Amino acid sequence: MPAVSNDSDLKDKTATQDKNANKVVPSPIGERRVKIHDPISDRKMLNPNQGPGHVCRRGRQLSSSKSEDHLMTTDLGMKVYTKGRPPWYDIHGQTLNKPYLIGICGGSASGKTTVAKSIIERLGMPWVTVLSMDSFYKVLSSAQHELASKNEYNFDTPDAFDFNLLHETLLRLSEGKSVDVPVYDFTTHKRDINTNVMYGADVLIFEGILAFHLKEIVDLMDIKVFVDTDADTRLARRLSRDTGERGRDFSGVLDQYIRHVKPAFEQYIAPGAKVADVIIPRGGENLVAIDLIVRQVKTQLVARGYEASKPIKDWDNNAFEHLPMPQSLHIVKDTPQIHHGNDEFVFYAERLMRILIEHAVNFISYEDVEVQMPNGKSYYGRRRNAELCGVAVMRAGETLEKSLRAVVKDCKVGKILIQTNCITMMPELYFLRLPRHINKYKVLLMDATVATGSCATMAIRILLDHDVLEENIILCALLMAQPGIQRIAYSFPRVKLITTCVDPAINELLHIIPGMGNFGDRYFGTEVRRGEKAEFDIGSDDEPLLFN
Ligand SMILES: Nc1ncnc2c1ncn2[C@@H]1O[C@H](COP(=O)(O)OP(=O)(O)O)[C@@H](O)[C@H]1O
Ligand SMILES: Nc1ccn([C@@H]2O[C@H](COP(=O)(O)O)[C@@H](O)[C@H]2O)c(=O)n1
Repeated sequence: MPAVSNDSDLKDKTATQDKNANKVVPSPIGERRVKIHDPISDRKMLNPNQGPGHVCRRGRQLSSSKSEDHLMTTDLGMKVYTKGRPPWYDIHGQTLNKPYLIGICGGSASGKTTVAKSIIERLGMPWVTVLSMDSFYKVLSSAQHELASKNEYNFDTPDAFDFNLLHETLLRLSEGKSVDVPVYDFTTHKRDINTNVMYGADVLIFEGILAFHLKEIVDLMDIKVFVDTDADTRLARRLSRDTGERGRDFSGVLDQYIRHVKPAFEQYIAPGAKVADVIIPRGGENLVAIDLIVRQVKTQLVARGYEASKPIKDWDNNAFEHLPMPQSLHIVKDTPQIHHGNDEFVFYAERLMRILIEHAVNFISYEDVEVQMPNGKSYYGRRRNAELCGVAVMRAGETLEKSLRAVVKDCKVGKILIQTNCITMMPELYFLRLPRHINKYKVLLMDATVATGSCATMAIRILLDHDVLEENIILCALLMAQPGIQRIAYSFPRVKLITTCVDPAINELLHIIPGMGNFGDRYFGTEVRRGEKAEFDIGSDDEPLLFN
């Protein structure tokens, strides 16, 4: 995977590092109007569509934004998941179609980003990713840096870009894999220590001044758009933007324009118009042209078999019912310990978790070792020969962490927060923090329960996108429903599923039947019974919020 790493043990892959919560940071695609939902600072929000905790952002680059930026709300009120899509698989474990790639080329400040944003708004699809060429500026040596500070370095020629990394990144995104995109800072001409993780999407927009320079990259594009804005307008916008946002002074911008930007436009960028399928005069204000492009993209997507995200309620939860229970399912041996009837929920849940985790670690490979005892004798034992880490599905899966750490010393544990959208019933990724180099580990994916399997499916998909091998994933849950087991097992046949109990069905509310109620609420004591007044303040003065 293209990567720029940092030193922290756990790498923040998606949404919000606490220190950044609610901070205004350099931004995604949009201008000031784009709103980003900040998931962690608003943990009590159950329905993302009601989304409090929106943070306004400045700046322009979607791909080069800080790592919080994965969800934007457009002016039209649409949510765009800028880092990925739900990982629906068919019965053969096949993923969705490859992303439809829109290439946007044009001079500096011609309005490429503005056009990209406008396309996103009009597409009306939630899973759209934007990758900007700006992220692929080469890292400068100190001598080059010195030149750049005197406007003697040319940022407008092909040599200024790392085309290898760019090509590799686009290939991976086309395959739906995750990528680490460098974060570029125009004020310092440097890459940030952080990278921005992006996933596959239904539509991928790639924009940049030299987007059409490399044939291998152009060949990946499904539609090529050239933004044709006149030179005066480009210069005027650039002056305003670079002095306002990129820390430059007026005379420096003019000097750079005359020495590098203008000649490079004529030599390298303007010929891009010949490669284009569509030329948009006047950029973002040309809504007629943008609408035509959007119509074309939609037609092409339908021709490829794209279906707008289906609400999971319409899904056939029993689609796999006719298939036998999979070989990859392992149920902990049925002993009185497993069936210990008791109303001390937390104590016995934890006891069961310990048994579950003990069972799960048996599936990791071991080797024979000889250990020297203090009495001088040899002891022949066995030692794990694979690195193991945990990934807890927040919040119920976090309850298994204690048992994992008790069984596997110093075990690293990542976190993943997936919430089901109350309206579409689609799982949505909110937060991801994975151990570094997770692809080198066996991963114990932990949740308390598995019902439809949609959340676990998404979590598995994300691990695969981070190059964890399917056979290295062990999904552990105290209770699993049969439809969820079958969905996961037949989509990911090499993932092991370990549980202490299997229930036969899920109901129309997607609850496990008979199930055990909401595990998290029971464990954490947050359950509020119907008709009971909530004791904590959750915002509304008049109406207590009721859960069932
Ligand atoms: N049609 C427009 N009218 C006014 N300002 C615009 C228009 N299109 C773009 N801009 C402004 O010009 C600057 C550059 O636009 P941007 O879309 O970021 O260009 P590019 O991505 O090609 O560099 C931004 O500050 C943007 O807000
Ligand atoms: N350190 C840098 C890197 C690039 N530039 C200029 O940015 C322009 C490309 O970005 P757009 O958003 O305008 O497409 C390009 O023309 C470079 O001159 C820079 O000034 N400093």
